[in-house]
Amino acid sequence: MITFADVAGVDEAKEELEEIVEFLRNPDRYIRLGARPPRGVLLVGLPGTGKTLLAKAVAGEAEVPFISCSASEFVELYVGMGASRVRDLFARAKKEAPSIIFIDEIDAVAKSRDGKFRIVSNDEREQTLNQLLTEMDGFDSNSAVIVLGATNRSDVLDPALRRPGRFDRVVMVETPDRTGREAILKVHVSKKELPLGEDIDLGNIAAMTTGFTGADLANLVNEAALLAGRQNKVIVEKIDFIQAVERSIAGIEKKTAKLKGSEKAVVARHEAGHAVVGTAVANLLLGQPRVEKLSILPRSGGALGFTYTPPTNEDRYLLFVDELRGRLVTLLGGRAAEEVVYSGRVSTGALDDIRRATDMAYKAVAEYGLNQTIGPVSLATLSGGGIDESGGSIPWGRDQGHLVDLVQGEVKTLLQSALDVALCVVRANPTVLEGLGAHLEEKEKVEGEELQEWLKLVVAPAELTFFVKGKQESIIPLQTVPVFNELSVVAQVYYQLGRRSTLSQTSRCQRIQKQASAHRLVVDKSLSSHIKPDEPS
Ligand SMILES: Nc1ncnc2c1ncn2[C@@H]1O[C@H](COP(=O)(O)OP(=O)(O)OP(=O)(O)O)[C@@H](O)[C@H]1O
Ligand SMILES: [Zn+2]
Repeated sequence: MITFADVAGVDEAKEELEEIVEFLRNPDRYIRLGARPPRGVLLVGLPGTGKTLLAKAVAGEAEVPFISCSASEFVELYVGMGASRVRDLFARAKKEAPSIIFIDEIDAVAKSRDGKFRIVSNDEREQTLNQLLTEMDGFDSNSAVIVLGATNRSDVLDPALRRPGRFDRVVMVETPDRTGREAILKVHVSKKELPLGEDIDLGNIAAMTTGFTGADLANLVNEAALLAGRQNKVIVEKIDFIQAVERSIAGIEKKTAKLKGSEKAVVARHEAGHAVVGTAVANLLLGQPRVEKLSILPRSGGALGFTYTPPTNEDRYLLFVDELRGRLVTLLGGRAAEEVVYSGRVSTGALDDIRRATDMAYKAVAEYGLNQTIGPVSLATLSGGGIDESGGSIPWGRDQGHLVDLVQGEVKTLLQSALDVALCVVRANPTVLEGLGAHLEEKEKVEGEELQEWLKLVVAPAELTFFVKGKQESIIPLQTVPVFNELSVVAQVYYQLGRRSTLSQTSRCQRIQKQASAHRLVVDKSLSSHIKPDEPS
C-alpha cells in the first residue's frame, strides 16, 4: 500500500490533499452536518512529478479503494464505449464508497480541441466528457466518492470541467526543488534498501539534478544500482551516481526545458525583478497582494520560472486604473531586471510577460476606456459594427486604419512607460535584486519568511509617478491630458459612420463637422473621404 511517506518533495500538494484524506476517513462526520463534500480535485504537474503516486497515496492514507483509469483509453474505444465506461466506473465507485476515482490524462477527453485524437470523432469525445460531467453533477450529497483528475496541461481544459461541484479544486504538483529532490532520492534509496558507499551525500546528488522530476530520480537510483551491479560491486558508490546523472541528463534535456547554468542565472534575476517591482508597487498601492513564491524550476505550460502572487482575499470585480498600471509595471519587472543586470543584453525569457502586458494595455486603451487620449471608446464594439437603435448589430465594414493606429500608439506608450517605471524601481534596488537573484539561482525556490526578509528591503523610489510619455522632457502626468481632443472626435466620427440612422450621409457629415468645430478641431482628411454626401438616404 502506498502512503504519503512514499511521496516526497511535494509537501504543499500533500498538505492540500490531507483534507480529502480526512473526509474519506470519516465521511459521516461531515455528511451528517450537511456539509457539501469535496467532489473533484485536479492534480496539475509535469509528467513524472508524482500525480498518480499522490492519488494512490490519498487512497492508501484513507484506506479506501482506488479505482483508476486513463482518459486516453476512453477516446480510443469504439464509438459509444467511452460514455458507458465512465458510467461503469462511477457505478463501481459508488458501490465501494467511500472510494477514489482517479482519471489520468484527463485532458484527453476534456481538451477544448485536440489534434492527437482526431481519428475519434469529436462527438465521441464530447459524449464521454458529458457523461463525466453528468456523473459528477449527479452525485447526491451523501456519497463519499472523490474524483481525482491528473493533467499536465490545465490551460487546455474545457472550462465546464472546473465549475463548482466538478473539479473545483486544483492542486499544483510542482517539480521538486533541491531539498525535495534529496527527499525523493532518500525515499527510493531506502525503498530499494540500497547499500550506499560512505562517499555518497544525497544532498550533492540533489544539487546536480536540477529539473529532474520524481520519476527521473527514481530512474536515476535504479540506473546507479545497475551500474554498480554491472561491475560486481556490493555497494553503490558516488561514481555510479555521477555516471548515472550524466546519462540521464542527456535523456531528460530532450524531454523538458531544463535550464543550463548561465540561463539559471538570467531567469533567477528575471524573477527577482518581478518580485522587487511587485513589492514596490504593493508598497505604493493599498490592498495589493504580496509576492509569495519565486521559482526557477520547470513547470507545466513551459514557463522557465515564475513569481507567484496570490489573489487578494476579498473578491474583486474591478481593477482600478492605478492597479492596472501597477500590474503592467510588475509584469515588465522581469525584463527591466535583465536590462539592468546584463546592461541591455536582454533575453527572450520575457515573451509571456510581454504578451500579457500587451493584452492588458490593449484592453485598457481600446476596451475599458482608461486612456484619456482615446476616450471611452470600445474598439471591439466599433469593429463589430456597433449596435443599432433596436439593439441589433450593424456590420462595420469600413476602414478604421486611423483609429487602430492611434490605439496602437497609445498601447505602445503605455507599455514603454510601464517599463520605464519598472527600470526605475529595479535601479533603486540593486542589493535586493542581486542578493535575492543569486539566492534563487542557488536554491531554485524561495518562499515564506526567507523571501519576505529580502522583500522588506525593497524601496519604492519617491518620484515613482506614471507618465504618459516615457521621455524625460515630455513628462505629462496622465491626469493633465484633456479629455476632449482631436482623437475623441475621431472616435465620434467613426461611431457616427457606423450607425444605421435615418439621417443622410450629408447631415451626418454636417454633424461631425459641427462637433469638430465645437472643439476647435478640423476633421482629418482621411476621415472626410469616408463621408460621401452623395449617398441617398
Ligand atoms: N514525488 C515523488 N516522490 C517519490 N517518488 C516519485 C515522486 N514522483 C514520482 N516518483 C516516482 O516516479 C514514478 C512515476 O510517477 P507518477 O506516475 O506518479 O508520475 P505522474 O506525475 O503521474 O506522471 P504522468 O503524468 O507521466 O502520469 C512513481 O511511481 C515514483 O516511483
Ligand atoms: Zn517574467
